[in-house]
Amino acid sequence: MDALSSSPLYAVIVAGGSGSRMQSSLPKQFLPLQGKPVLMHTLQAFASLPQSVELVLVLPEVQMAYWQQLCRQHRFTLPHQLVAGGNSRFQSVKRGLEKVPDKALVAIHDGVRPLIEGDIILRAYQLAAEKGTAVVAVPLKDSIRRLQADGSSQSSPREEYRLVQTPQTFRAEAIRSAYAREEQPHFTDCASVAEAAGLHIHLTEGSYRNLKITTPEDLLLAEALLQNGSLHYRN
Ligand SMILES: Nc1ccn([C@@H]2O[C@H](COP(=O)(O)OP(=O)(O)OP(=O)(O)O)[C@@H](O)[C@H]2O)c(=O)n1
Ligand SMILES: C[C@](O)(CO)[C@H](O)COP(=O)(O)O
Repeated sequence: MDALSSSPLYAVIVAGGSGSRMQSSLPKQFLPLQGKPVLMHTLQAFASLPQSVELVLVLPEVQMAYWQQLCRQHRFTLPHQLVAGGNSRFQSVKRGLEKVPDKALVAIHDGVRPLIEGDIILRAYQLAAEKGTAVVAVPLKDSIRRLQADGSSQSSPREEYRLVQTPQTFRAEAIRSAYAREEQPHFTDCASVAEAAGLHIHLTEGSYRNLKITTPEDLLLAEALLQNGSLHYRN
């Protein structure tokens, strides 16, 4: 991991959303998973690496005080900088990146992917140090079909596609300038923003455990996976 020692490592954990698809009274990043908020698992994954990572946590502005109360309640003392998010993931990432120095490698990660594994994070930093970009992705398990304008559908070769996860890791200067070029938050991930700025996106192997808690069944699955820490499949 020599390439990593020359750049400070940062992680921007985006958790500024409202979790509408979860349909819970509390945004999903604060919901309990094995007795502690989802977000604490996510931050802990980055803090547990052998390398030191500076953590930037993007939260909804209205929930800053609530988060600080949760930290006291759970005696959660990992150092992290807090940033108020925007009204889209794009805006939240952009705000988080303002706290990252130019020379850093920055991993941008969804706060609601609490099962990310340390070796995947490290591989992504390593690849980004070498190539400038590293996006975690997995092969598709189901067949896929492309929707047609006439309402029918056509099969597509699934081996040509990957499901994109986070972290998505970049040289900070490059990803910040990619975000600065864009006004319209129509991008669903950072790789698309980087690509629009001309960067080539390099993929690195993710894991099926690294699920994004989006709808209620995802939380049940995360609970089950945490109970069985050894259950995972890698290609
Ligand atoms: N304005 C926003 C919207 C999303 N996110 C974060 O981006 C990640 C992925 O977004 P998603 O799963 O879509 O979260 P929500 O926007 O909260 O969920 P939903 O789309 O169901 O409302 C989450 O960690 C979420 O908190 C963010 O930081 N700021
Ligand atoms: C960034 C992401 O998690 C990669 O899969 C995804 O694009 C986020 O999408 P969402 O609709 O904001 O959850």
